Amino acid sequence: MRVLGIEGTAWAASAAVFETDDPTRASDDERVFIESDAYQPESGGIHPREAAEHMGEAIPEVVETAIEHARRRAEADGESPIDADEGTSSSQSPSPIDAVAFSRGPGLGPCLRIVGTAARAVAQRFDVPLVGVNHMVAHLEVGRHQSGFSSPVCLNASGANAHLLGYRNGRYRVLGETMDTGVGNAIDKFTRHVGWQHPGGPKVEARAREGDFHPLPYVVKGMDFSFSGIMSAAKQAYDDDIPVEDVCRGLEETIFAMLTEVAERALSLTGADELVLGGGVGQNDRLKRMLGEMCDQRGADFYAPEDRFLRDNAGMIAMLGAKMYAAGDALEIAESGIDSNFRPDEVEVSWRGATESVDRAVRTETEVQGAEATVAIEADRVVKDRVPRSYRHPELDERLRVERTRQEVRLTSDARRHGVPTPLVLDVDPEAARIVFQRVGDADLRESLTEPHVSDVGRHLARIHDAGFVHGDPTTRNVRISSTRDGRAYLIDFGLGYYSGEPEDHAMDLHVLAQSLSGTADDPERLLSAAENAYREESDHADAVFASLGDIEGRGRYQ
Ligand SMILES: C[C@@H](O)[C@H](NC(=O)OP(=O)(O)OC[C@H]1O[C@@H](n2cnc3c(N)ncnc32)[C@H](O)[C@@H]1O)C(=O)O
Ligand SMILES: Nc1ncnc2c1ncn2[C@@H]1O[C@H](COP(=O)(O)OP(=O)(O)OP(=O)(O)O)[C@@H](O)[C@H]1O
Ligand SMILES: [Fe+2]
Repeated sequence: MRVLGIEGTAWAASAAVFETDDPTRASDDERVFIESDAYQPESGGIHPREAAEHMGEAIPEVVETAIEHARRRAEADGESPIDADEGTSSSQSPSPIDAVAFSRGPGLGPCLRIVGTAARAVAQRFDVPLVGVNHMVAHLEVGRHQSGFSSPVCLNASGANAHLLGYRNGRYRVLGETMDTGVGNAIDKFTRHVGWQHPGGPKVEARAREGDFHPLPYVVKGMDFSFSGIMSAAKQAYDDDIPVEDVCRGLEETIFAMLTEVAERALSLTGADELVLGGGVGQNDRLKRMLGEMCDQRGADFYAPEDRFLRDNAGMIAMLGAKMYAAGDALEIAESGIDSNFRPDEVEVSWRGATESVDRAVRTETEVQGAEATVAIEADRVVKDRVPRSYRHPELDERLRVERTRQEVRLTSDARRHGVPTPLVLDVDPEAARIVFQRVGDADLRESLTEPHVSDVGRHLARIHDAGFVHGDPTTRNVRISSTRDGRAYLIDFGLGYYSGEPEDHAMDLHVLAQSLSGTADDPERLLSAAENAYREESDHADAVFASLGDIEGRGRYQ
């Protein structure tokens, strides 16, 4: 099978030809040809109009080059040649390609429309099926394909996006994502401030090598993360004459430690032991090393594709297009409109089995390896050690481990004082980042997902919010369920919690819970509404919180 791919969501006008006997698995015989023409802004960032002008000129050229390649390959394979001039297909002259795949979104509308028009024209010219590919799913599928991993957690670190994804129940679920800009765009904004030419990522990487770590704010909420505070602090540091190399080093160490931490959280939550990387920021060597080291430390496998498959390229579009085409997932021309806000979790995945899942059964053990800590389970107590993470800069690592240990002790006790079941704190050593807790419950919530239990969680969250603080990471692993005592639900792991009376912060807790349910439950919607109803009943300010939750869930759209 030979599939033509076309990419042009923002800066890369690219066309590719992917050839394989079996698109469902990687093989030594498959071949990918990629022809790209990058748009380079003269100053500032990507201008949508200029980008579209570039696409208008470059897309027809790269597409023709790819078709020419496909034609030569068809001839070499002994297929009878097609009419070389107009490509008018007939039963005597088979098409050099079997299908055309194109980036349908997300991306800049004017650019996407040019790609869509080109793809429709080629599909009609050769009378072959048209396949509409989600660009973000293509970023993650290329790594999954090449690694041969069965059901990995996927980290997409690209310009306009930053997502953690895992496949479950026929879709890629968003386990975590940026609360504001994409990771590459955040870096590019800093470099624009400094006056460097777009794209900024490679320049930050080069300068960071010569710098010393400059501390910047670190913001992780459950498996979500935010870059806005870091970027303002980085710009301010530059304006305050901190050497730019040091700010670049601080940026890399902070932003990539956040991405690595949330990736580890996703591995821990799902029980998966495979991670793949996708997206243009994935070309950064420091990010790859951090992720590799984190996976090594916890015995997971890590795969990052070569750079030409990480940055925007049509190869990944053709490769996923081939899987979709083989699954019969093609578009009618009349329904082939572009979608500039196309989210990865909107895609109904046709090319993977319905029962495959990122989620693995987690065995009960005497020692649990969480995302942050190692927890030794004893008869009636547990010992939680926040062991150093070698992937993090030592100064950042020390700061996070000590702060979170102190905060966890404080909030675990506060919650209990407000009538929320939590384990008793038996001993603490903040410098060693060690806490000894009473052992509670018989199973994590994820192994005991029922409406009454998640309703308890909803009620508990409402209570602590009314008391003026948040949990910070209320996932289905951070609730322990007791099989005695009326199936009591205990909240544990308050290390990411903080004091706040803001509805927006309270809504984040509900959002984290929702994301973790969609990553671990078969019927997340039913369970989530049970939790939300219980929250509404218990809370003093539910309306404000749900209004904020609506805003949070509407964000993450491509801008
Ligand atoms: C929707 C689509 O248009 C968009 N694509 C995109 O943003 O291009 P991509 O090739 O995946 O990523 C480009 C980003 O990747 C960053 N980048 C490139 N090389 C880098 C490096 N060595 N270190 C850090 N960032 C790097 C650039 O600064 C830029 O922000 C997306 O996938 O979000
Ligand atoms: N007090 C406790 N009683 C019983 N089991 C516990 C207790 N504390 C922790 N555990 C078990 O250890 C696991 C990891 O604990 P915890 O969530 O505190 O660590 P973590 O490293 O922060 O994990 P993660 O970041 O993945 O949530 C829990 O999911 C639970 O199964
Ligand atoms: Fe991209």
